[in-house]
Amino acid sequence: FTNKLLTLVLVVQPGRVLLGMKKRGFRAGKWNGFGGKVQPGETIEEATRQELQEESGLTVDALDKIGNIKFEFIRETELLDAHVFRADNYNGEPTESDEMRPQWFDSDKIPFGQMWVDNILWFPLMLQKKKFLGYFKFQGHDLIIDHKLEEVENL
Ligand SMILES: CN1CCN(c2cc(NC3CC3)nc(N)n2)CC1
Repeated sequence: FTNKLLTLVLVVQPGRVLLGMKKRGFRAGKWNGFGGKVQPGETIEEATRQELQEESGLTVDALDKIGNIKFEFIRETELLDAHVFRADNYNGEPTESDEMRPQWFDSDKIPFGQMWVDNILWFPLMLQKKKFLGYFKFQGHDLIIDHKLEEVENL
């Protein structure tokens, strides 16, 4: 397997979460946190900050590492290795870009039906500020055929 490093950040305020609607590309039509790939020579945290700024217009002071999720797709040899962060404070105002439309959602009205199906399983941990390790085996983009999810003390 080859490992593809990805970043994902959820900006959280009391009772609400900022999500972005991807406007094009393979993730189009899904709400998700902000993130992207990690370029060579870039740290995971630098990549996360850069993607957040590009996709939402926001910068953040503190990024809390809250999870690591590995995604496997059957019959594919590439493993996605997503490093998940939470930010409880931000600077600026959410701004639509040509890639993403940011929108606040009440924490009890997260649009899971329009998100990657793994989110419904680990969002509760993220909202409770728990740290977690996840593994999801996908068949296509919409069916999880196997998964593991465990809370951990440290990442
Ligand atoms: C830039 N990345 C793209 C992948 N991504 C994913 C993926 C994902 N499921 C995987 C089946 C695809 N689930 C969430 N929540 N995010 C994070 C951001």
